[in-house]
Amino acid sequence: MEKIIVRGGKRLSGTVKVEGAKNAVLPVIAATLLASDGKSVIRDVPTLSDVYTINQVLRSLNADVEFENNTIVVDASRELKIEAPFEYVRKMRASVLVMGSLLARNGRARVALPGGCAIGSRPIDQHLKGFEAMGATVKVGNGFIEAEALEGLHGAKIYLDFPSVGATENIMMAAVLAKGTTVIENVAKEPEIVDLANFLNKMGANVKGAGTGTIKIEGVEQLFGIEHNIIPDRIEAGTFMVASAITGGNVLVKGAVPEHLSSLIAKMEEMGVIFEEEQDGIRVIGPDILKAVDIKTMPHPGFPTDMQSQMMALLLRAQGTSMITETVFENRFMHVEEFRRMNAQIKIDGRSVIMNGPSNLQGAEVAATDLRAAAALVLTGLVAEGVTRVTELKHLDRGYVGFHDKLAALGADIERISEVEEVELGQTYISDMNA
Ligand SMILES: CC(=O)N[C@H]1[C@@H](OP(=O)(O)OP(=O)(O)OC[C@H]2O[C@@H](n3ccc(=O)[nH]c3=O)[C@H](O)[C@@H]2O)O[C@H](CO)[C@@H](O)[C@@H]1O
Ligand SMILES: C=C(OP(=O)(O)O)C(=O)O
Repeated sequence: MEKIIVRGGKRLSGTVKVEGAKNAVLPVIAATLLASDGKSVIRDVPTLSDVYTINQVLRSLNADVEFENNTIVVDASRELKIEAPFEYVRKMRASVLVMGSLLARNGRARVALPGGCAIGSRPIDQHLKGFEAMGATVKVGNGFIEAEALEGLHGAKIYLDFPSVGATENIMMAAVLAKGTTVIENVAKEPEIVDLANFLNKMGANVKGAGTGTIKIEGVEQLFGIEHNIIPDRIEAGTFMVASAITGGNVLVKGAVPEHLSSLIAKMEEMGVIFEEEQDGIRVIGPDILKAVDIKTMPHPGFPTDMQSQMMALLLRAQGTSMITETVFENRFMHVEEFRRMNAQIKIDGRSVIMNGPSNLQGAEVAATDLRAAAALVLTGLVAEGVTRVTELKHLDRGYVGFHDKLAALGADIERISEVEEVELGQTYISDMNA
């Protein structure tokens, strides 16, 4: 088991470069299954464990996938299998996104039912409702979801009960090869939806309205492999913005797109953080004193739930009473207990968390409960007194490339070690003390 060890107290400075977005690349990789002719070339792909997992899903479906130098090449021109096995789907919920493409290509799909996870139960009823409206028969049993449309899918009018990111993407991918027109209302408006629509349109699809509340898709006969660059990761960018702000630092977050980050920047400005737009990114300057604010997570363009735990870390340092209300996931406060181990003054009241700050944060051994919680605990360690050890790094590796290396390059006192190395370090320390 590996751990990140961070000693608090350093102000960060310098430049950090943002990777391609995890939440954009995963649906785009799923969409490459739609190309029955030619190869898809995807650039700026981050080397994340989720990317390796979805590549395995594609290989298990009979696609050829190569991944080198942040570039993925997919050849899905052979006949595809229909079943995405549990061994991969259990590792990441986003693998359910192959369902729409498989249904569109094969008229059949069998995907293992993704389980619940640390941030909530995460049902996929809206995805399935969309497939059914397009003429598929959907059955759930024996741990699998099976969808069948042997006559092919047809266009439909679909209203989502909630602007689900995954349902919007899955239904878009099913609709691009369906007969006729599909109109999806109350869709998600995230930048990753726009990136997927751009990718599909380059492949030959006809998708209009991505980024607004309604998406209209005219089905086409066939789609082709094309080249595409993935958009920068706004959540990784936001995480480094918080890293700079929490340490009173001065960091240029290279590649960050201001329009993708408006709600976060607005809240951080309210707290007293200074932002300067530069040609190739956003400079973030942390003030000596942070002000308390209230935050409510919402679908885009509202405040992103994927920045909730990192902002909680920042608000623990703010003067006064702050409140965060989580409206997107019903159980995304698992990290609160870990923050308490670090002496955070924080309490949960239903779907809200209330903080009386600033907390006098102290280093402790803490366990990541999900991927953003992992980052948030490391951020807290940057300003805690003494040493913080963060475990369960498998969560971190789903969403951040070289997180500790990037922070170290900005001046943080941080390292990532295996448990064996920690025992050795302890022994060296004891023998040094005895010398
Ligand atoms: C790979 C990826 O892009 N992941 C992101 C995506 O997840 P994901 O696509 O899973 O998130 P959704 O937008 O679908 O989920 C939002 C809410 O809707 C509920 N829901 C969703 C679908 C459904 O059929 N029924 C239903 O009830 C979920 O349980 C959750 O409470 O968007 C989330 C919300 O911005 C982000 O936190 C994740 O990082
Ligand atoms: C919750 C997240 O991702 P996923 O939907 O892949 O679990 C996230 O990126 O914070």
